[in-house]
Amino acid sequence: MTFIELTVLGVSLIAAYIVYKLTKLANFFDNLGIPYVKPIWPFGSDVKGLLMREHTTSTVSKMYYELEPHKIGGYYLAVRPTIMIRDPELVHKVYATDFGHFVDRGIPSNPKRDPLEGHLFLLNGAKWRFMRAKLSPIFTSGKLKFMYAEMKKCVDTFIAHLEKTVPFGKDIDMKEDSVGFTVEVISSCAFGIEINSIGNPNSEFVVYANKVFNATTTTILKLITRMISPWLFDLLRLKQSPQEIEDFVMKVVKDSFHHRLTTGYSRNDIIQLLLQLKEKGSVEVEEHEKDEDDHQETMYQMSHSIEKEVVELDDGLLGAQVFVFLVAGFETTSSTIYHMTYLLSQNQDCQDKAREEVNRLLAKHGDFTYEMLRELTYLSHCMDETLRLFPPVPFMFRVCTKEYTFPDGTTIPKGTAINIPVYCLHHDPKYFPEPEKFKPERFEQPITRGAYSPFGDGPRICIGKRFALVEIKLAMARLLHTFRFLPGSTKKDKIIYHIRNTGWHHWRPCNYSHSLTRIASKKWASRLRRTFRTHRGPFDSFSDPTGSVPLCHFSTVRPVQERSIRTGRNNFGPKPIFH
Ligand code: HEM
Repeated sequence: MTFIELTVLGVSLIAAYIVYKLTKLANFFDNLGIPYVKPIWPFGSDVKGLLMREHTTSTVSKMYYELEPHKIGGYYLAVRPTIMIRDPELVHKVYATDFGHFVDRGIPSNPKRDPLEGHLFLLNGAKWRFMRAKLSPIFTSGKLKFMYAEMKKCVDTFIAHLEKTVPFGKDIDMKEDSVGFTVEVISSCAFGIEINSIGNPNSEFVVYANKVFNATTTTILKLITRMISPWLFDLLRLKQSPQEIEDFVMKVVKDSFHHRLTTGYSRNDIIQLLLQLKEKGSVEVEEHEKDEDDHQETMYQMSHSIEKEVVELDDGLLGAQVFVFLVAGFETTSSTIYHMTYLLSQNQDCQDKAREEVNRLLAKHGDFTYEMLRELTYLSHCMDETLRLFPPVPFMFRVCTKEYTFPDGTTIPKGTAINIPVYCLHHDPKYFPEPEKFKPERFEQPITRGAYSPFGDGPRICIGKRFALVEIKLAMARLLHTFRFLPGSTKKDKIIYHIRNTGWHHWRPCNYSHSLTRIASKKWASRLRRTFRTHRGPFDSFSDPTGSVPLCHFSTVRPVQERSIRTGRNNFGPKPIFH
């Protein structure tokens, strides 16, 4: 055979292989008998979302309604067939009952090349089990009580900052201030260091933390390459995390370890627990610290049953865990505080009721104690309702790790991607009548299992759930006690969701021109503005298929000092409120 003939044969074989693969992919759902949303090759069914022409949550929500009334339906995420689970009962199976078939999230990661990707959220299989079992004791309610003292100090500073910087009646950006607060909490509880991020958006930690979520053109291009072709991404030896973020996180972790080891300094924080893990191979849990709820008990058992160390607990791996606590911990909690103040400003009767509860229990306990927080039932419902309307993680991914047969007999092969459309289920009138209304009372009744999961569920449920709930509740109780939230005074003050925010939250409200100037020079801002249009969150008419529910109106939140409460700090009885 001549060289030319060999080349032609080689090219033909590769072309035939590609055609075979594409045909197989194109017929994926037809072969399984699953209804699906038609794709545009190779961009998939959610082409607008992939190309950042629309908020991803909007695209997923549209597909959710397109697939009505099927319990499961398909779509293509770029070229990857993905199954959307639309039925709460099936969602619960995927999360919990049949977890053994859906252990991983299926998000590509390569900790060898990118050490920051070796964290819990991205780890798979045995490595995830090992790490989760080792880390679970970090957030027992016993350990949380110790961290509570640190949280309280941060809330004191937060309130003092607002009192000082918010002139009476002036609109403020609650998102920015909440970020400063939650970054301070997590760095204080994780690293044991005060970083003075409250009221200081230029603090080093805040700047780096924000960089993780504010995607640049390069990071978006890398993400798209990785989604369409993970092998090409690896072949090109690309890295998702910017080097400067990796250097920053690793330096902070190494310095913290070094400081503790050389000075013998000890503190009840996450770094100390990770050091314990590194030195002794496990985190000590006192009998009284164990919790009955969630899946913690299973995790304790798992942590004892795991004898073989499947991963080496080196600084890189531990640094990655600190990184995920920082990243997963600050954005989710700050956006919940922000959205909650927004919703309470729109629903003054709920705000009054929540404040009345806070003041009543404060009078009973004399201080904002850990025990007091547990009794704040109505405030908890307000928090649940906020997380229903604005889940920081609007959809969850899983991958089928073992062939699985649904109750209707449909069998999906190993490797199939799964999407749990949390946001859509939270807004589906079948499970939450009048879904766009803020009604905390709905949580007084049992909720359909599987229809509500802002923290996920099953063994992979958010590990920081308890930490987050305590932090948000404490902050909100203190804020309600001191301030009244009112809608922003100008119509221009709308929450704008930035299409370019990547990561798993997709929910970051930010001032568009602000973030544009951060990612590009002013000269380029208007050009970019034309290219990447702003989007006002996924609140289109699709979230209410009947079209009868009024759409949300956005405005920023204006906390106004309640002078009467301010003048009598130790007099906790209900007080008249002056606007
Ligand atoms: C309002 C606050 C928060 C929300 C709504 C939230 C939500 C979530 C969700 C939905 C998941 C995925 C669960 C699943 O796939 O089933 C998750 C995972 C995770 N979260 Fe959170 N989270 C919050 C706060 C936190 C905090 C404060 C931390 C750490 C201090 C944290 C650390 C993590 C980690 C490490 C994972 C991965 C767990 C694993 O795969 O084993 N989160 N979170």
